[in-house]
Amino acid sequence: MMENEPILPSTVNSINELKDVEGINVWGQDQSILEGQALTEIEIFNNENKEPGELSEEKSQNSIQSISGILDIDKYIRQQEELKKKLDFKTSFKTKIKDENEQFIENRKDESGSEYFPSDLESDDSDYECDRRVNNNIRLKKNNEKVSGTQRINDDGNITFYKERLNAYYDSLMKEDPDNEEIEICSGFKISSNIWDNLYSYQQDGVQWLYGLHVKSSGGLLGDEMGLGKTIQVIAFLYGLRQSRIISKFCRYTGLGPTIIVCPTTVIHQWVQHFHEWAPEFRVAVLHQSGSYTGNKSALIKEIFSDKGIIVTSYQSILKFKNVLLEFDWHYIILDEGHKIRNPEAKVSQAVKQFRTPHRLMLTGSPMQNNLQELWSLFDFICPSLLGTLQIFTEHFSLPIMQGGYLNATPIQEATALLMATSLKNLITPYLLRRSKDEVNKIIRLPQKSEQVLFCSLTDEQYDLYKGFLMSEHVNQLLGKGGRNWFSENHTRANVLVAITTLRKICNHPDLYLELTDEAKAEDATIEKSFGYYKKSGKMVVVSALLKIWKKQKHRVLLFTQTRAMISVLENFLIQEGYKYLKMDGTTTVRSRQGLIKTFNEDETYDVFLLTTRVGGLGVNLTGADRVIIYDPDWNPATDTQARERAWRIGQERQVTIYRLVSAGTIEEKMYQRQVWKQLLSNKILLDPKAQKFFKTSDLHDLFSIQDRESTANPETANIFKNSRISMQERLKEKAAKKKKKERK
Ligand SMILES: Nc1ncnc2c1ncn2[C@@H]1O[C@H](COP(=O)(O)OP(=O)(O)OP(=O)(O)O)[C@@H](O)[C@H]1O
Repeated sequence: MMENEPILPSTVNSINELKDVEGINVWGQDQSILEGQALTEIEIFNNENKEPGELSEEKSQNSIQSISGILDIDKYIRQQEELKKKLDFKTSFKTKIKDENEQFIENRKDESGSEYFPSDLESDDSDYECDRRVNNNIRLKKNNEKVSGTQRINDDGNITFYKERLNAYYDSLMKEDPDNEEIEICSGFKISSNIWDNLYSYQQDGVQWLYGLHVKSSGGLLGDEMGLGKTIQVIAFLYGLRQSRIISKFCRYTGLGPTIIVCPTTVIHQWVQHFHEWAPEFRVAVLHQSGSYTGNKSALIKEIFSDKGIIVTSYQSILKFKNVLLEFDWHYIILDEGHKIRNPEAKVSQAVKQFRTPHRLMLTGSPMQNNLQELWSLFDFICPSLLGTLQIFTEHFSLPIMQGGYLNATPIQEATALLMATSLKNLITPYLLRRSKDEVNKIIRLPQKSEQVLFCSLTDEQYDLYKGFLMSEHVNQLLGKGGRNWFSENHTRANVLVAITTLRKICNHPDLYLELTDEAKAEDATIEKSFGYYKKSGKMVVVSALLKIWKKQKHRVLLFTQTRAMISVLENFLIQEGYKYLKMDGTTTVRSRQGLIKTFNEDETYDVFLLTTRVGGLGVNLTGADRVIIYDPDWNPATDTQARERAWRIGQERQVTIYRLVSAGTIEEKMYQRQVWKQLLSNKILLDPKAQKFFKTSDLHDLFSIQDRESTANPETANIFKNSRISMQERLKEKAAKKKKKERK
């Protein structure tokens, strides 16, 4: 831990300060407390809208997807209907909604049909963004802080480079470490002391577990929490296999045969770097346009295969080179961030399942993200047929588990759910190794982490736009067409998603929604009128105050947002305010990404790293930062969790603070609640089948009262809550009073 580490409360003070200065209300609360709050809100909704028994009947007719996904959207539609009745003014906004819808439908027609499941298009190379007007319109100054020293990492695609690197390594070995020796870990499995002694004890256990799977010729999922060194464990294990020269049961290889590693594009070069550091003898070639090998890729595949080398490639490249790759019998195929194949329908999921390999491994810190079908897809790769066909799995496991999780489940449904969750857990346990940071913290000694959700009020302009959009003809029509079947009708579903995207844009910054006026476009527009001016957005005002304080305190920040449009707005702001920053989004070339990460981690003069959640949030190590802002929530809780874990991982020495920004009372709050719901489902299978019901009954006042903060890490949070105009407790009282009034009538 660094000396004189500034204490957390000062950070939170900045929010109070912000309220005085900027007139924006914001209140924050611990993530864990808010999880309870969000659950209660869902519970209220559930109780208000469903008669006992109604839900389960409905569920038996629906697919898992609709059960897990539809509730809040239905609620949303009903709320808009009510709101529409109450308000009698009509505002017409000149929106290009129709065009946008068509564009949106066009962009999404190849998608998985679910907001949760990744399709082959939803990659880490393209951001979640359908409106690119902003990039053309924004008057963005050039980032004059051009990054120098973003070194490119060479891989071993080029044989001459590999030989030179190997010779240099052997020379250094002789000079630096003559004592390096082979240790026998368990019957026949050997590994050099150089590697073994540098692993943490739980990592050594992990390597032994991987070897156990190898002996049984079975696949497995290494599901350790993010940042605990899954990459390192796999490299150590592969190196051990190579050194042990054991003859494989079901194939002709001795030691380790040719191997494929598939990972998100952003971490391709991180894998190469880790191999070079931990097991330099492997020949590791990148099969991707960012790789060193410039010749014919089929020739490269052939060469690496004969050399028993390792190919590191991306999920897209697997699709691109599938036919050539499938010509060979690989020894191992390893999927990093394997949750990318959670959609069983996606081409990439089907492609990786076609490899004829005796050994398959998967690494992911978020094995289950949204529903049980995803877990099935992952296990269908690592242990085909373990969980039966998808249909059998759905009938025997998913539906009973989901049904038993609702508040109004019957005792029989509850008992069945527990039974099925327990047997599912028992079935998968031998093939799943998952350690949490809490469990191993005694060994790795990570510094403290604090995670807060900051509920920010909208500015008046945002509020009017938001309300106006809800009253617009577009929403009006949507509600007319809406109702229970909206999800099954492609066009209506797309319209609902466009409407939600619009609301999210307004929450992020009103200018993302509004057409640019001529005045704002003009070169000499005043700063207040200019596109993306920070004071027009409640959340940006909060960002501005936080960055000011953190700059003084010498904290360094990862700033994540979902879209490139918002990246542009934030970038403009950083330039105007004179922050030194780096940026990474889907347009950043893959070969420069690792260099940018290295530069940020090593060069403390950079204040902020601006990233899109999907590109910069997966797999990378960004321990140079100790503050994280997640500017807007994703539908999928795992996407935000992945982002948040970039800084709080092995190698971090400072206390880490994470802020998730949520626009209070808006669609973002509903998204956040749904995240919590999904997280509980995941815990139920991965941790404890007896875990509480998804919708927990609790005393509202307990959940929403101000905590005694003295004993907790962040006493200032209570003050923010107390001073806020938006008090959850008040809102609930109001709600209860309204309900009583209605009943009296
Ligand atoms: N035994 C070790 N000694 C030193 N550094 C380590 C060790 N194990 C892991 N690390 C470092 O910890 C960081 C995280 O490791 P790694 O990227 O393998 O984690 P991960 O579990 O794969 O994370 P994610 O799920 O986010 O991809 C890396 O910088 C890695 O070099």
